[in-house]
Amino acid sequence: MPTILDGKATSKALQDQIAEETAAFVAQGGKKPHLAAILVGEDGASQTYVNHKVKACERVGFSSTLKRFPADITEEALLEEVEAINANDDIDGLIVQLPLPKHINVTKVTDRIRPEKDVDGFHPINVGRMTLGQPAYISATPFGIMKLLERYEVETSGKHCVVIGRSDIVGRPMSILLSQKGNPGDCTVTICHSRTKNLKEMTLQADIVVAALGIPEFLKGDMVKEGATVIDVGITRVEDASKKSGFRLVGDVDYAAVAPKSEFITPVPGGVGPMTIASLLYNTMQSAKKAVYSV
Ligand SMILES: NC(=O)C1=CN([C@@H]2O[C@H](COP(=O)(O)OP(=O)(O)OC[C@H]3O[C@@H](n4cnc5c(N)ncnc54)[C@H](OP(=O)(O)O)[C@@H]3O)[C@@H](O)[C@H]2O)C=CC1
Ligand SMILES: Nc1nc(=O)c2c([nH]1)NC[C@@H]1CN(c3ccc(C(=O)N[C@@H](CCC(=O)O)C(=O)O)cc3)C=[N+]21
Repeated sequence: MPTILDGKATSKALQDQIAEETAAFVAQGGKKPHLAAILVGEDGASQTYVNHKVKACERVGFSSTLKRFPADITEEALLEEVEAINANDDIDGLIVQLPLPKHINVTKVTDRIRPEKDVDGFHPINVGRMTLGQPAYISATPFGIMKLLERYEVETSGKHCVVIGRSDIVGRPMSILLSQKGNPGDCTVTICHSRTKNLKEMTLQADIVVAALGIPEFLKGDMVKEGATVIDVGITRVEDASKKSGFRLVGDVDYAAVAPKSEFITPVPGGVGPMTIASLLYNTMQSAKKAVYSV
């Protein structure tokens, strides 16, 4: 049976460490880290995630500000809100929860966040610095996955890693991090997407598969080789009348079929998701300490 990469426990341990470091920093006269989140619209999943982030801030001793706006807010008004937070010296980190309504240009909004406050690591300056291996805020989900691989001492050097998905926030940065020098890292990376023709041929060659495409239970048992490491990023709400909430969370991996073949695997929930939160807190603490950009 596989070793389960327990993101929930690892996230908790990291958060405990962040809480300790924060307390020490504040005791020395440092500023309490402050994360601001912008949420546009009423999407249920987005509200849940933002609430998780705000609660996590409280847990580690950060301040947090949640700014909610109706789905019909104009792009211009939203950009002004970003500017106001950029100019607010008390706020160390700003995240704009995605997705945004269709009439708003996501790139325009994320590009407007000052790189020094971009704890999501979405700004081109941070993406560029990350790609060059320079100090940067690294997108929380791929960063969290790297920390999880590190915690479980998963051997990555020289391994063939297949990343399914090339989004700006998950697949692409994941492929860059895994291919970089270091541990974890030093992988030979193949990046796949919706135009990939022979996906199963690719995944069957993989020592490590990262599934980040957003299709529930896409990765089947016959698509992975024996002894692979499987990272499930996907998180989709699927209706389930037997649950009090009316839904359950389903990953991109057919867990029941894939787990018996794998050496390491992340569950959903309790895998990558909680690591995303811990990484966001980590980035915010780095910002409060001015550790990434020495302004
Ligand atoms: N656990 C966590 O913390 C997080 C989880 N997520 C989850 O991860 C999943 C992916 O998120 P995100 O990266 O934002 O998604 P996007 O929709 O932005 O990207 C999906 C990627 O998958 C590719 N793709 C779609 N269909 C296929 C297919 N049939 N075969 C191969 N590739 C395919 C797309 O290809 P193309 O580029 O050609 O369109 C695209 O590159 C979602 O379920 C999301 O909810 C996301 C962020 C954080
Ligand atoms: N600007 C921005 N930054 C993001 O980092 C961002 C975003 N927008 N938009 C949406 C995605 C998704 N995402 C998740 C975060 C935590 C969990 C998480 O904590 N999941 C728990 C369960 C959560 C639950 O109970 O619903 C788990 O997997 O165990 C999941 C998904 C961050 N994202």
